[in-house]
Amino acid sequence: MSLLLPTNLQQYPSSSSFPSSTPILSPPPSTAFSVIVPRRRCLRLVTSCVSTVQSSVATNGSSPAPAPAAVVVERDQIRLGLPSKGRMAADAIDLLKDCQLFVKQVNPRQYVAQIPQLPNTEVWFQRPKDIVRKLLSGDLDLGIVGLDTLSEYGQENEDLIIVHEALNFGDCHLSIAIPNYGIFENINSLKELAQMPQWSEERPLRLATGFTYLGPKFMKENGIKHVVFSTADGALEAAPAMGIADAILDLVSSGITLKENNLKEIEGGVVLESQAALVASRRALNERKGALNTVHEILERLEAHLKADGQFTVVANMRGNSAQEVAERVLSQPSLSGLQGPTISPVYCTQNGKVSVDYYAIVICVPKKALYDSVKQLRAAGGSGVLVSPLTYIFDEDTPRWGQLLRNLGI
Ligand SMILES: Nc1ncnc2c1ncn2[C@@H]1O[C@H](COP(=O)(O)OP(=O)(O)OP(=O)(O)O)[C@@H](O)[C@H]1O
Ligand SMILES: O=P(O)(O)OC[C@H]1O[C@H](OP(=O)(O)OP(=O)(O)O)[C@H](O)[C@@H]1O
Ligand SMILES: [Mg+2]
Repeated sequence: MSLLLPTNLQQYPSSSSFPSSTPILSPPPSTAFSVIVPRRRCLRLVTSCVSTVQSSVATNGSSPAPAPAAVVVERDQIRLGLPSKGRMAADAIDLLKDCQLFVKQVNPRQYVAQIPQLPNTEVWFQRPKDIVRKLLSGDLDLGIVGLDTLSEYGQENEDLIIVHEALNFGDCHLSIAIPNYGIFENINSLKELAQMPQWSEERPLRLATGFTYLGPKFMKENGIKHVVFSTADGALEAAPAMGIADAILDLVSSGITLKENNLKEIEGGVVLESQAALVASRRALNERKGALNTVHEILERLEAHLKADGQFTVVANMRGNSAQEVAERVLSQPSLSGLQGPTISPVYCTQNGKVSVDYYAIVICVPKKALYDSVKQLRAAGGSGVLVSPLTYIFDEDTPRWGQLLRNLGI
């Protein structure tokens, strides 16, 4: 029994929608479809897909081959793709560790690993762009990648669902940069760049980028016609000084590489803000047994950890006549309401053999960046002996992103 499902419903810009001088460097997305097959039939199906790709390369000459059809193999394990190397690799494993999900990798050259806490899940280490490709082809079910990689290689494919868009690492933005000297000295915005008299059909703006899908798309959306793109695998910041390009479109985080190469960002030139995200294949969540439960568990752990990560627990003692009176004093200060309000409990002391309550202990959660303000306000309200400790998890009743995911899946 096999099931055919259309997965690529998106309309993509065709190369004809760009100026004739603009080479479109990214492969136009192909129409993918998925098939559920028993494992024993899988090899035959994959072989037939491969031969389709080869014949298409042969007939189309240099144009990119369509992606092979997605094969949803009946397998018991849910597959999570993690970056195999580069700046996201260690952070992804560390984040999972902070969520008490311990990735057991026997050695760094082994590309499969287990998470004992999720016995039905396998980890596969892949390059970030391949994680996106494999989510689309059905070879991975979940993955952690940067939003930039997701946008560039996922190309808005509706099968890709962002489960958590802010994993708090891999922060950067994709931005246009131009030289801060010569004809660009007084150019400070995308508009000014577009209006420079230097660019024409015969002599377009030359933009070097590794983002060969997002680059042309952004320029088109901003009405910039006279532009051509070139690409390289790295060190793009050298291109203007080498005379290869007029401007670049690349990732920026600290901005040091731009500065060291006499380049500057321009107003309106940010294509996207990026950080690491948890992504899933819609098909996998809908069809693969256990996938939705696994994603729920990972999401709960992530949300509990990430929410707690920005907060401290603050405990202080306060003299007072009653819990109500202390609560009123505390709540009169703007930064002391905690997550749902302060927890206030009596502190019992013995005086002359009698048990009495002169102090109340107050416990609140405080955003890290508001810590010092909160301590000052606590003191102003009569607090003493202020103890501050990190918070590890905040488990809410349910995670808001879980509700969003279910709505997105139509469940
Ligand atoms: N300053 C930065 N430069 C590039 N990527 C960054 C930066 N800061 C965070 N990132 C994130 O890290 C990801 C890239 O990691 P890395 O450069 O290690 O791998 P890669 O570029 O995909 O690999 P490769 O270029 O070797 O194929 C980006 O997609 C982005 O999400
Ligand atoms: O704003 P910054 O903190 O300086 O980071 C930005 C630089 O980092 C990345 O390059 P990477 O280190 O991956 O080298 P590469 O360009 O050779 O791939 C990116 O492509 C920029 O060149
Ligand atoms: Mg890189």
